[in-house]
Amino acid sequence: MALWCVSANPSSIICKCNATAPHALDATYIRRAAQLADKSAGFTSPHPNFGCVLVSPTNDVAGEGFLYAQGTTAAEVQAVEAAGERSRGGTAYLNMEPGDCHGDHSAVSALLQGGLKRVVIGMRHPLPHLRGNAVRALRHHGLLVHLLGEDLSANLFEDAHKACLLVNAPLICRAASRVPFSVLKYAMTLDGKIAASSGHASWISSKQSRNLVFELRGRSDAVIVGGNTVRRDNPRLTARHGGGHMPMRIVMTQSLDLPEEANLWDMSEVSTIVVTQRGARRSFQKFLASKGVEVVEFDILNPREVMEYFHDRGYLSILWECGGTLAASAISSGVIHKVYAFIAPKIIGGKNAPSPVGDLGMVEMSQALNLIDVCYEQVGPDMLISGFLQPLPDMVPVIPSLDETFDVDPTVSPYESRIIFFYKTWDPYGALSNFSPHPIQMPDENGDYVTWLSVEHYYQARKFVGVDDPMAQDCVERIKSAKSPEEAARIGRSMQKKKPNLIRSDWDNIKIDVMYRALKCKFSIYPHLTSMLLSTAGSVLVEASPHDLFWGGGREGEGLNYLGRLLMKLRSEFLGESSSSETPSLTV
Ligand SMILES: NC(=O)C1=CN([C@@H]2O[C@H](COP(=O)(O)OP(=O)(O)OC[C@H]3O[C@@H](n4cnc5c(N)ncnc54)[C@H](OP(=O)(O)O)[C@@H]3O)[C@@H](O)[C@H]2O)C=CC1
Ligand SMILES: Nc1c(N[C@@H]2O[C@H](COP(=O)(O)O)[C@@H](O)[C@H]2O)[nH]c(=O)[nH]c1=O
Repeated sequence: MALWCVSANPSSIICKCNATAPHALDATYIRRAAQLADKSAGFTSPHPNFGCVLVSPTNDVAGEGFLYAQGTTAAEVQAVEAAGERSRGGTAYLNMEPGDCHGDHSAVSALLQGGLKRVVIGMRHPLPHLRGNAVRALRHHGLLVHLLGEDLSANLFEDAHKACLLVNAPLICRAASRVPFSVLKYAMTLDGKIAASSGHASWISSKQSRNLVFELRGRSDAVIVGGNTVRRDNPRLTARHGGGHMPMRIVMTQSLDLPEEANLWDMSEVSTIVVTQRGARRSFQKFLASKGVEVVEFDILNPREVMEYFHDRGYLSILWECGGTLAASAISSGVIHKVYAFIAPKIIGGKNAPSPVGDLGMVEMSQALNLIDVCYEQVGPDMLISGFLQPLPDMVPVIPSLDETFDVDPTVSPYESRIIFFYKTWDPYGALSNFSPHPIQMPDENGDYVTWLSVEHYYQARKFVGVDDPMAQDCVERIKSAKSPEEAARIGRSMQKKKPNLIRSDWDNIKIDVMYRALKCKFSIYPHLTSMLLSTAGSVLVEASPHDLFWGGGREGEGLNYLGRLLMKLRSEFLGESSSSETPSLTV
């Protein structure tokens, strides 16, 4: 069963291996690495799930491995041991860049010792302080490293990349949202009830579905219910699918009005934590403590506070098996990432029978929450519909990852850095924008200095310089005399779109250099701009353009932010010059 929707059918993997095109093989083996990684779900928390496939120079699988549990031998080490000499000169496929936390470089060392020539990686490590370290180390040692979504970005890789994201969805969501990955699961009848009007609910879904729920529990760090479900169902909330990881149990109750006899107070198999309102029923708190149940009091008991608390305790993923009252509160607080709805072909009726989600305050159907990446599967007689309530944070490309920024500019700490966004010229730091009204003087083809009203004017005009066509020369002149940077941009962009043959053929290769030289001039000749740029030392600079995904950072960090990167490079150079000389000479 592919619980996080990673293809779990080994035969499909094997068939696809017959494809001999190198890219098809890359996609196939990366999917296989993700599939291996999925085997450790629930055991590695709060660390990622890692899988590794080693392929010989003749494209045969030579060795495989996956991280069995937190702190055990790295997937790469196991795969290299299994492959022996067969993978020497071959390719390693990793679903995720290895982390080198606590100085553990065993994954990278194994790949080096195994004599691998090339490494294909499904995604970079999502944690900022680990992101990029292993990629850099492997490249430093001469291995060819290809990252999906960066170096390998054809449509062919979409599924494989997705599989890598899904197999570590809990880690990715937790890193981005600073709460554990939360899954709301419920079983309902065809008429949308999670219990009869009496409150009786055992059972709505089939045995097969309930076995699958045990697997879901086994992948989670904890299962959470509300006080009412404890009173009504007296649940056990254990994973009873035969071995595997056993989640903690959490009860959320404001009143602490819970029974003295309850399966959840039996701690022989696994522990229970009760979270409650500060000051609630002190005597009952003492009773629970005597049973070994941990009680945690909150000033404000709501799902977000509780999830932030469990995030800080290191929890990676939580399964919500509550009724509709708490489910609505959790959804409203924005802590639920994914939903699993088991729908049984039964009708119970009942005006007052409870439904899976209580009041969300919505009055129009247009307000309904739409699931993303929906999966439909039949489980015994039931239908399971699952999907994400929030999109998975996109991991590529990046607002320069901190390690990359650190490469360009060592003033940026890879551990704690501030991001300065700039875009409109009237914003703070707006003078970093190419549209700021600071004329520059740049040499033309004959070496004569020409004044341009802004960096944008110069940059747009350079697209057309040297093209043997009077229209191209006309574009240069029109851009040069444009009254504003906006107008210069408009002329340059629209002519590029309408008449691409007017653009110099080497433009894509030289445009970064053109921009860099223009920026260097601008930030050299205006002392207050030099000071301003230097004053940002230690911060990541991001052009917050929602449209320009090359020079800007994009709406959600999907842009490449080359403008920010160049400014950081320049800042670093200026800082180097000013520290090596008392009176910096910042000439072009
Ligand atoms: N078919 C299915 O999948 C499931 C069915 N059920 C059924 O659902 C019914 C119970 O549903 P329901 O009453 O909604 O139970 P819930 O599990 O949602 O429990 C609600 C209780 O949660 C506690 N709580 C603590 N903080 C909050 C908060 N911020 N917001 C909301 N609640 C909070 C309160 O406990 P307190 O009152 O102690 O202060 C509240 O009364 C039962 O009949 C049960 O059998 C339950 C789970 C799954
Ligand atoms: N009724 C119902 C579910 N109810 C959930 O399962 C809990 C009982 O778990 P346990 O005591 O461990 O068996 C119960 O409190 C509620 O959270 N789950 C389902 O998959 N299908 C069902 O039909």
